[in-house]
Amino acid sequence: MMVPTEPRTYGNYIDGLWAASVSGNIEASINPADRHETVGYCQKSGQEDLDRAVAAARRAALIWRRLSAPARGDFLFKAANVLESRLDDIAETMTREMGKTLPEARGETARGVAILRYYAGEGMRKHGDVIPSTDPDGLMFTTRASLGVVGLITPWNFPVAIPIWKIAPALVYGNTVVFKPAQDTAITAAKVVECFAEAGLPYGVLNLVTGAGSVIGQGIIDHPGIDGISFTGSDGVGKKVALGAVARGAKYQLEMGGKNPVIVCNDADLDLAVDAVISGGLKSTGQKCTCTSRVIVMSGVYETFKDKLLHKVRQIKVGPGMVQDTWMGPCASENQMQTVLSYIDKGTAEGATLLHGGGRMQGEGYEQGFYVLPTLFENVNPDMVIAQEEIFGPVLALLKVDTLEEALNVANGSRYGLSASVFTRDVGRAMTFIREMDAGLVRINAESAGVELQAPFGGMKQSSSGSREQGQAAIEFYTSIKTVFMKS
Ligand SMILES: NC(=O)C1=CN([C@@H]2O[C@H](COP(=O)(O)OP(=O)(O)OC[C@H]3O[C@@H](n4cnc5c(N)ncnc54)[C@H](OP(=O)(O)O)[C@@H]3O)[C@@H](O)[C@H]2O)C=CC1
Ligand SMILES: O=C(O)CCC(=O)C(=O)O
Repeated sequence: MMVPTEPRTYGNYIDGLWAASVSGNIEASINPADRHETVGYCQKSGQEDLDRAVAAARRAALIWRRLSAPARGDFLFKAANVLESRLDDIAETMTREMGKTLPEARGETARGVAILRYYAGEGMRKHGDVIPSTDPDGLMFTTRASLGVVGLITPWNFPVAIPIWKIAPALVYGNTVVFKPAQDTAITAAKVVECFAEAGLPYGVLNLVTGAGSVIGQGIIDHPGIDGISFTGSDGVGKKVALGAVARGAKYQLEMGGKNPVIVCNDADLDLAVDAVISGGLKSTGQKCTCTSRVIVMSGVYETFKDKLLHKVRQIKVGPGMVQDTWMGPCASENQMQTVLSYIDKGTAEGATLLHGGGRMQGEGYEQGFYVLPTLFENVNPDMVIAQEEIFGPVLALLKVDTLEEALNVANGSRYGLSASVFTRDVGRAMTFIREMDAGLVRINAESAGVELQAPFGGMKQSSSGSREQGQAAIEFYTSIKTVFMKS
């Protein structure tokens, strides 16, 4: 049952105040499960709003960075407690605004709480080393300096976890923040920011500006008052962030796409592999950068694996994320649905064989939402568009190979290198996979999707810009090392 709520208008959060944009323009955020439901209204801000946010963040940076790291961490602990107390409301908002099922949205919100607590604790951990000096009277050590003001540009697929895994380390390491969420999930983002406001974060330390990516996102890229930019989203926009940041000497961090392979060896536990492919490929409607999209299966088990997979795919229940027995929700937006459908058309046009799905869900209620059937292709050639480009939808491509070497060649034949899995009972094969697979996350007998918040996260090749997010690795982006030498 949908929970009816009165659509509310959310302001920007600038210098500790919720306010309308200067233009007064607002935009509706709609429910992808039912395009006629408005979840709320958010600001369609302009450059002047961004300038105000940057100015507030710059003023606040002078005070914030002088607080002790444990004191900054205390604010994150408080924000975690507020988020936890609002978990149900925020998760429901996420489901209604972005489409993922309520259990997934609850899980993601709980992960947000855990990330906040992890980085709150980070305020108490060491941030430097003592290094022996050649001068017997000298003391040499490293400390960390914050960047100043960071701009965070986030996507719609993890509207709580991704903003928090950027905001929390940015703050605890002494930066202030200008946060621009995807407009498609701006209401969820505003509710997350409310938790920080309620936690008593000093004015200007965290600022939210909603609006079009081409205006506010681009404005962050170009803004001389922003010292670093962390971005998650598409390839194309990521490259704009990199070019713009380099042009004005700002630090940047990119987390972009994936075309994540799962290799199923002849000795694999096939039931385990099938469950992992279903969960890793189709949960969140395939809208995770770590989602499985290429399933590379050895010929000895190909037919058995395919039959088992098809059997499970046929059982998937698609529907509104708020309905209890729904396993897979709609695509997050009409645009995203059209992108997915166009890739399905390309797959068919290029000669892949459609085994299941291949279009929109039909039937009463479904036409109001952006539902695509879970889709399975076989006879996929590694060069086909559906085997090369990130689809970001519930589409799996089966590729048949004869050897592990061939499987690794196919798996590595992509410009992406985010996440990859192998299913085998053989330690030697697992070791070969760990060594030869070009991906930032490699998994043995586990699904390709999902990351643990305390571990470094990021990809190789064109998936990321090289630095890592999450865990203690986050300190590398959000700070600079200062090497200190002192003598009396
Ligand atoms: N790695 C990942 O996790 C993600 C990958 N993607 C991939 O990207 C594809 C397209 O998704 P889409 O939402 O369009 O991704 P985008 O890259 O357009 O969106 C990501 C963020 O960037 C903002 N943005 C858009 N244009 C600019 C710009 N010119 N300058 C700065 N920021 C900008 C967006 O704002 P706004 O949307 O408000 O305009 C959003 O906040 C997906 O199909 C998928 O393949 C998408 C999301 C996440
Ligand atoms: O798999 C996850 O949990 C994180 C994925 C992610 O970062 C993304 O899709 O952008």
